[in-house]
Amino acid sequence: MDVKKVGKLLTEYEQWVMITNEQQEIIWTSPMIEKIYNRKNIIGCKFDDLFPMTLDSVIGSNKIMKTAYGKKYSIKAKKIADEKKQYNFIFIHDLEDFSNEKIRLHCLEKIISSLNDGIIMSDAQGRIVLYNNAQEKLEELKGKDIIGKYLWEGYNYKATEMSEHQKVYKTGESIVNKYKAHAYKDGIPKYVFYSTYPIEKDGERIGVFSISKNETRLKTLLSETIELKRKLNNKKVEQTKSHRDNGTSYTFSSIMGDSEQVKNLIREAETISLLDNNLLIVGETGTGKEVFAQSIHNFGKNSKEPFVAINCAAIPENLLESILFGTVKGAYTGALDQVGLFEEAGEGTLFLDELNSMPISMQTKLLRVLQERKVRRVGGLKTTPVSCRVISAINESPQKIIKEGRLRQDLYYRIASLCLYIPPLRERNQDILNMSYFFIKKYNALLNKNVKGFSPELSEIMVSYNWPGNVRELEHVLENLMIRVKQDEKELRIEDIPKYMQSLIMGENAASKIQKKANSLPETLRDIEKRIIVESLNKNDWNISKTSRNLGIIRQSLKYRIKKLGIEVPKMESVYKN
Ligand SMILES: Nc1ncnc2c1ncn2[C@@H]1O[C@H](COP(=O)(O)OP(=O)(O)OP(=O)(O)O)[C@@H](O)[C@H]1O
Repeated sequence: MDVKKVGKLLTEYEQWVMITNEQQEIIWTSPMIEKIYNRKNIIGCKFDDLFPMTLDSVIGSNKIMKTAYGKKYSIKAKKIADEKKQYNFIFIHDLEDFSNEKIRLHCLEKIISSLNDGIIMSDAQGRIVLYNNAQEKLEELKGKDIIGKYLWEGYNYKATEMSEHQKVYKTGESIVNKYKAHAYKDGIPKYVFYSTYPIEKDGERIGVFSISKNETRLKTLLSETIELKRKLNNKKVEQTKSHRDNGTSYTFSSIMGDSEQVKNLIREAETISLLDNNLLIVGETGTGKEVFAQSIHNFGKNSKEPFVAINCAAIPENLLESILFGTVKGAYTGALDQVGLFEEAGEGTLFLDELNSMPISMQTKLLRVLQERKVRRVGGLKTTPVSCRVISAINESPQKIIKEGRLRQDLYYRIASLCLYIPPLRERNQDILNMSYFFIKKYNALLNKNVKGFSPELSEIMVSYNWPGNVRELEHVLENLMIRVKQDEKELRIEDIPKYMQSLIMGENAASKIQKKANSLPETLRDIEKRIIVESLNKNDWNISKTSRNLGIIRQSLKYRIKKLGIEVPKMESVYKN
C-alpha cells in the first residue's frame, strides 16, 4: 500500500484530502491540509476527535465525505478508495480559491439568485444587466425576457421619460429606504420598500442597482390589524351606545370617501386617536370636521366617556362662558347650580366647533382654563380639574385669522398641539361621485325610487362645480334631485336640478340656457294649444262635438289632439258627450 502515491493522485485536483487507517487515525494529508494545520499535530489524530461535526455528512460504505463543491472529486476518490480497499476513510474537501475571480463571481451569482430581495441592475446606457429570481417573482416577469433590454423597453415607458434608475445614474445620488405602491403587470399594487444605488468604478459611474423588498404581505397584515381594531372599537362603541349614549353617531367606518386623501386622513386620524393632546381640525364648512372629531373620540381609549360638542358661533359670549364653565346658584339673576361642558365631558372629549367665531375676551378665558387645566364655575370659588381632551374646529386658515387678530396666537398654540386638515370636496373629485352614489342609495330607499346615477352632462357638472358647502351641500343637492326625479327614472338629469339651484350649481349662463331650452318655441306653442283646448272643453262640459265646433276643427282632429297633448279627461264627466 502506497499511501503517498494514492494521496498524490488525489492532490492532483488541489483537494483537501485526508486518509485514515482502520482505527480512523489520520495517516496522510494533502499539502492543502498542511497549509491549514500543522502536519505534526494532525497525523495520528483520530478523525472523529478533530472533525466531530463533519461525520454527519459521511456518505457511502467507504465513508467518503462530500462537500458542496467536492462532488466530482469525491467520486474520483471513491473510485480510488474502492480499488485500494485498504483505505477506510478518505476525506475530500475542495479547497476552492476564493481569490479567483471566476469562483468569486460564481459564488456571488449564487448568493444573488438565492436572495429573497429583488435585485435589478442597469448599465450606463440604461440596459438591464442583472435581474434576480426574487425580482422575477415581484414583477412577474422573466429575467431572460428582460435582461439586455433598455429600461424603457422592459418597462414600457417613453425613452424620453426618466426612470428612478436613470435619475440615480444621472445624479449619482442614492435613493435609500423608500416605500412605494407599485402597480406591476396586472395592475394590482404591490408595496415595496426599496433602495437604489449608483455603482462607481475607478471614479466613473458604470451603472445602477436597486434592491426591493416586497412588503405587500406586511402591509396587508397591518391593514388587517387596523381594520380589526376598528371593528373591535366600533363594536365597543355600539355596545357603549346600547348601554349609554356617548353623544356621537360617527366612527371611522361611517366616513365616506375613496380618495387617497380621505384614506390618508383616516390613517392619520387613527394615530391621533391614540394620543391625548389637544387637536385642531381645520377645514371649510361641511367638510366633515365633526364627523372626524367623533370618529377620533370613538377610536380612542376613552371612547366610553362623553363626547360633548358646542358651536361657539351660535352662542352669545356671556352665555358661552356659563355653558362652558358652569354656574353656581345666584351667580347672576336666575343662575342655577349648573355643570359646565368641561365638567360634563369628564375624561372624554370637548368639541369646540367654529372656534374662530369665539370672541377674543372669551378666548382669553378659555386659554386660562387650558393652561391651568382647572375650571371655575361662573360665580364660584372652587376649581375642578379639567381631564377632557379638547378638539377644536375652525373653517378658515389659522394663519389668516391670527393675522387678522381674530384668534389669539397663544390660544392657537394651546389648542393645536396636533392638527388635522380636511381638504375641500372640490380637491377630491373622486369623492364627489362616490359620495353621490351613497346619497342616491340612501334616498332611493327613503323615497322608494330606483335611480342608478347621473346623465353624462349632470355628472360633468357635479364634478366641475366647486361645492363651497362641501359634503353638506352635496347631500342637500342630491336630496333635492332625488325628490324631483320622476318615480321610474333611472338617471338624474340637469332638468331635475331645482331652478333656484341651477344658477348656483351651473353658473348664470348655463342655467339661463337650460331655462330657455325648457321654454323653446314648440313647447310654448304646445302649452298654448293645450290651454285653449282645455278651456274650451271645460266651457262645453267636455262635449267633443260642441268643443270641436267651437274651435272650428273636426271631431277626429280634436280627439287626436286631446290624446297627443296628454289632456286627461275628468272621470266624473260624461266623456266625449256627443
Ligand atoms: N367623509 C364624510 N363621510 C360621511 N359624511 C360626511 C363626510 N364629511 C361630511 N359628511 C356629512 O356632511 C355633513 C357635514 O359634516 P360636519 O358637520 O362634520 O362638517 P363640519 O366640517 O363640521 O361643518 P361646519 O364647519 O359647518 O360645522 C354631515 O351631515 C356629515 O354627515
